[in-house]
Amino acid sequence: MASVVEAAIVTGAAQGIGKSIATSLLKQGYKIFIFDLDSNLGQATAKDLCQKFGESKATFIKCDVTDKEQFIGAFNEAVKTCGHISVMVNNAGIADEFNFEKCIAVNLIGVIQGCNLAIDHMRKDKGGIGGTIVNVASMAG
Ligand SMILES: NC(=O)c1ccc[n+]([C@@H]2O[C@H](COP(=O)([O-])OP(=O)(O)OC[C@H]3O[C@@H](n4cnc5c(N)ncnc54)[C@H](O)[C@@H]3O)[C@@H](O)[C@H]2O)c1
Ligand SMILES: CC[C@@H](O)/C=C/C=C\C[C@@H](O)/C=C/C=C/C=C\[C@@H](O)CCCC(=O)O
Repeated sequence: MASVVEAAIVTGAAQGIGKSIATSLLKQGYKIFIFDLDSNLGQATAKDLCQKFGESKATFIKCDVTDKEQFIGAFNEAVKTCGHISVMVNNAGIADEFNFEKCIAVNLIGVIQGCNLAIDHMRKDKGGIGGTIVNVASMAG
């Protein structure tokens, strides 16, 4: 029987904690989708991870988690590529004490949107096969 490659989305994985989470998931055999608004860094990170873990193991998809349509489009693109997302990590976050509206948009609404997309996709009562959602939080929300 062919082995099934599990896939995970990690938001804000172009660098920092998100990149570390993506690396950890790759070590466990997951295929990774990096959702980030930084295209240059996101592409460089995907290239770096593919060199370490294998061609097409890491894919960058440009996505601003505060842009609902872009987030839906990116999520659908990942699903179309791999069929099923087993793990959704809502990691993208900012700390900007001078712009609380943006903090709420990224750290709260972006996370809720990521949860909603993953739940709709994973829920067994709607034809999904389950999965895991991880939300990264901080004192900034
Ligand atoms: N660094 C810390 O000490 C610390 C502590 C506690 C919690 N956290 C949380 O960990 C998470 C990651 O933090 P980090 O330190 O790795 O941050 P970071 O700044 O190193 O990386 C964050 C990434 O998120 C991306 N991003 C920002 N806004 C985005 C958006 N709207 N849509 C998509 N991507 C976006 C950035 O481009 C960047 O690549 C955040 O949720 C943060 O709140 C960090
Ligand atoms: C204040 C840091 C955290 O709340 C949110 C960070 C989001 C993105 C900015 C990142 O690039 C920089 C982080 C710098 C962290 C500095 C100090 C941390 O040790 C404080 C962590 C405590 C916490 O937020 O839970």
